[in-house]
Amino acid sequence: MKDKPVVIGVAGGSGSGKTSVTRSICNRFSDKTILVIEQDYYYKDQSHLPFEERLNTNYDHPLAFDNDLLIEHIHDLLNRKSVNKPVYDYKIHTRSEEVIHVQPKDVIILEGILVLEDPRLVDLMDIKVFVDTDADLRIIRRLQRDIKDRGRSLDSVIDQYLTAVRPSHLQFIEPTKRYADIIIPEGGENYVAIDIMASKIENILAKNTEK
Ligand SMILES: Nc1ncnc2c1ncn2[C@@H]1O[C@H](COP(=O)(O)OP(=O)(O)O)[C@@H](O)[C@H]1O
Ligand SMILES: Nc1ccn([C@@H]2O[C@H](COP(=O)(O)O)[C@@H](O)[C@H]2O)c(=O)n1
Repeated sequence: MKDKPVVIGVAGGSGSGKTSVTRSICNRFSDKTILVIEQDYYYKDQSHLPFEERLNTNYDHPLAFDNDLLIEHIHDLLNRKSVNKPVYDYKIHTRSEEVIHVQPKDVIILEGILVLEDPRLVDLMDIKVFVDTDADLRIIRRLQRDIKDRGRSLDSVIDQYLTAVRPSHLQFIEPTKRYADIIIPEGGENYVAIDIMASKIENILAKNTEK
């Protein structure tokens, strides 16, 4: 019987570099070792709402996420069962029709702005990481990314930042830093922190193999 997979939570503000850190860690291992679960893919389905109404949702509020489904999937993966991971489409603000069938792996990285906000998720994590990047850098990165990749206008990104992203960051995301075991400044290009994370994962996997 194999050990339970190791669960690593990677939280941090939007544009802090969570995805980049996660990708850099994954690149140090074979494709078979790490499964990434993006909390964003578990935004509540809004297909029943007209597009205009979906624009009013605060996507930085804990209630925007279907954490019940996310927790169910993490439990399944911990029990070495495969799951159908939803796929999220930022351009239409809801889940897409497709799902991705994913197999459990020895390491699960759960990445998202609010993964350290729900104690039920925190309880499932072996290592908790917070990627900490200054707000000015995060908004610049977000502007570039949302206009290029998520089909947004300059005005809409600024308006959403001021009305939802910034206040929710201060209220819900920033306070979760206190739960982190490791705080990574600047994100994606902090290779010292990424090396440390990779070594820690290697140690855990080696210990599990020795048993
Ligand atoms: N250290 C960095 N320096 C410059 N750009 C970065 C850095 N880390 C991430 N980025 C860029 O910023 C954007 C947001 O990074 P990403 O890793 O997707 O953040 P998050 O997942 O936290 O929203 C991406 O376009 C990424 O390429
Ligand atoms: N329909 C949506 C859903 C989410 N967002 C924003 O995505 C951010 C989280 O993703 P990161 O990769 O930046 O961590 C979050 O701040 C939401 O505002 C959105 O704009 N539209």
